[in-house]
Amino acid sequence: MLTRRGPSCASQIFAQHVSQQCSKSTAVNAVSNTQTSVPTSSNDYESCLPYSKIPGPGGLPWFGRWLEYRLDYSKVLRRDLILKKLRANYGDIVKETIAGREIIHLFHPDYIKQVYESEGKYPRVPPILESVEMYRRVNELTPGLGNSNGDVWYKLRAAVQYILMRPQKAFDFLPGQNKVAADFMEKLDSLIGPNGEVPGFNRWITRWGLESAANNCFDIRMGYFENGAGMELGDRIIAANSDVFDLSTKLYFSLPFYRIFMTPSLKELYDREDFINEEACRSLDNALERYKKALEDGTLTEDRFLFLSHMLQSENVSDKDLRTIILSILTDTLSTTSQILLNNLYNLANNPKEQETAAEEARSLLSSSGELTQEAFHSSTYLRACIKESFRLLPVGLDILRLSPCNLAIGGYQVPEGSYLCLNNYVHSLDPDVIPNPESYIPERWLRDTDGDKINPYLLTPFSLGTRMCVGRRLAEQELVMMLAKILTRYRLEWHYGKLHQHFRMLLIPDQEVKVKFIRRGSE
Ligand code: HEM
Repeated sequence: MLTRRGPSCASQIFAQHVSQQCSKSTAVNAVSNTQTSVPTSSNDYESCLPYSKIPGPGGLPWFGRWLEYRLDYSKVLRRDLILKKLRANYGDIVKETIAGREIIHLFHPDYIKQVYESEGKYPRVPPILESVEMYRRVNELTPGLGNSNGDVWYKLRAAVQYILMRPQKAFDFLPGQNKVAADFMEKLDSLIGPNGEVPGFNRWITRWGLESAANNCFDIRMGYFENGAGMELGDRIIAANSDVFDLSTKLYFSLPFYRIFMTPSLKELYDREDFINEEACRSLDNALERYKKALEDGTLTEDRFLFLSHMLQSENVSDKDLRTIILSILTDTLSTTSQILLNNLYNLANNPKEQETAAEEARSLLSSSGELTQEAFHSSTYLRACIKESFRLLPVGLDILRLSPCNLAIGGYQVPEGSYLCLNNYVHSLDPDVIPNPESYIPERWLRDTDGDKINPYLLTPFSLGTRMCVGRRLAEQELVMMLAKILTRYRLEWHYGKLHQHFRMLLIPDQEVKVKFIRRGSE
């Protein structure tokens, strides 16, 4: 058993960031900071139209649109199109019922702002993957950050926040991230075929994501992108994680029998979770052994076991919490950072002029040994604008989930406390009334002194905002800038396969192989 040192000050630091409490009922009462008009709503909850009057597509009571999705699964896969239609047909606040789940879609940035501003110290969320939350409950694991609320969430969040979200702490991960990225770049060279493409490129990028996440968690190289046992195991983890998202989506749009008994889909999902969980625990136990040995030998230096060492010293983090958070870090990266890197490469390959501007900046960022430093990250203005623009066109999620923190008067309707809210800014961020040339890739719009300053800050929030904002944000941003800088410095990219779309699996993934063509710079 490892000894835990005295209390950390993580919770005090985190507490400084939490905002005001939810007043009993709040409303949008001023149209501020927005480019489109919002229907004015009353300040008085009681005088608003009742919840039952929120417009929406209707359908049979309780079943709502369940049958429609059941008969045509392509509507689930292209949920982005469904959301666009909902907003076009019903406006900025829409109720959609799917098998007993009443979803309130909020499309307008001002409505989204209103929710953020009223959520107080403990923003409440429904689990993003309900079936995964069920798995953890049944197996007496702790729910993890994304599935917990109230005090339980707050205590764990404070500990994780300290090590992953304080800029100085997050930058401590840079050397490890640089090493994994450099090794991947060497691998990439050998993967490029005679036509300049990399067969199975999506999978290679996911292997890199898993390797980097494991290195962040366990301070060890797992060999997930080296041929052999490491890659075989990594591929099984990647496949199992992908199945979890597919099955969770299927369950979300099905009749909720899975809440009562073990359906075949739920059983399959639990099997995949068992496997991922066992592998994560095995790696964690191994890392704990190495950590303990280094501690005993006196060879534990400050730059080793960054995440583990902090979590072991944190107050209020149980062994079970640690296991769940490790699991989350490993798998969250696969479904987010890796997919977003693919989208960025597609957008850059498809936009040669912007790619050259980004490549020029990239060349100035890397050190003589090809590393991204903290200072260089701060200077990566154009690359970060590219990433932002790519998030607008090809996001990783369509919405951010909340349970209404209190009775809210939104758009003239009553939204009672506890309502299931989808904060959905994706549709607005492609609306020509809000963003000029919405279909075009224009990173410049996010630069200071251009349109960037005028765009509503609630329009594009890929990592969310406030105290519940993505806790992996800094690690993800560092990895994205680093990989893009390394790739653009070495290669010019081309794209020859038409428009890339995405499939919805609770999160979004490219609907095809991202067959970017790599042309080595200097060889043309
Ligand atoms: C491009 C990459 C990523 C994007 C766009 C992204 C986006 C998000 C979003 C939108 C949320 C919901 C926040 C909310 O409810 O307000 C979230 C939560 C979360 N993310 Fe990420 N994420 C990314 C990468 C990562 C990575 C790499 C990790 C792990 C290190 C991670 C770990 C988490 C966790 C643990 C939560 C739950 C936080 C909480 O409820 O307190 N994410 N992420």
